[in-house]
Amino acid sequence: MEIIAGDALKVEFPEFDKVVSNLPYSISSEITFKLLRYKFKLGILMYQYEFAVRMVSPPDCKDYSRLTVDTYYFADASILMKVPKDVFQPAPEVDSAVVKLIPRPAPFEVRDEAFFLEFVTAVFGQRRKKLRNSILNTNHVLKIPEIKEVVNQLPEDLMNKRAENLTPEELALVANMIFDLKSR
Ligand SMILES: C[S@+](CC[C@H](N)C(=O)[O-])C[C@H]1O[C@@H](n2cnc3c(N)ncnc32)[C@H](O)[C@@H]1O
Repeated sequence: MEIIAGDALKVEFPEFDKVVSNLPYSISSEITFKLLRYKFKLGILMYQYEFAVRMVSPPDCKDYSRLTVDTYYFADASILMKVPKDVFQPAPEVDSAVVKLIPRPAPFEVRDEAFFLEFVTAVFGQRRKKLRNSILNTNHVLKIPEIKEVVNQLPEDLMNKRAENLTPEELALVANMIFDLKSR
């Protein structure tokens, strides 16, 4: 067995097909998305409870977020069990949850992965705004030329919804349309 000592955010991981960890919660997000860049079959990972809930939330809920969409893009995630703080001695401040992660290709097409992930970050930064406005307001990040004309060509019904009300599939559809329009 190979033992790797070092900062998990900095070291290169060897090939693995399963990962089991009680993660340091302060770096849950960074470490999860680093892991998801590797090809593995199964992850059993413990997170802070609220973080785990955001990973698996359905649309139209307050917990539906950039984290939900990014997780769903890379993997099937489910909460196996809640781990209340009082099962630990001494009790920590927060509840935990054990999450099962099964990486798989996204169940929808994404024209450009980097653009899709940037788009999701941008529009969830303004999750309470209609998509039309969140796209216009975050164009300093997305840098889409002729943004007003681009937005006018996107589906009206989706532009009038908020990011938090769009499924990952609908977000991918809009990101793909923008990517195609800006690549013309
Ligand atoms: C088991 S504890 C987690 C406990 C609980 N989930 C929490 O976050 O408070 C996590 C372990 O990861 C280690 N750790 C923290 N940051 C790390 C990093 N960047 N790379 C590798 N190990 C790390 C800590 O030293 C600790 O032993």
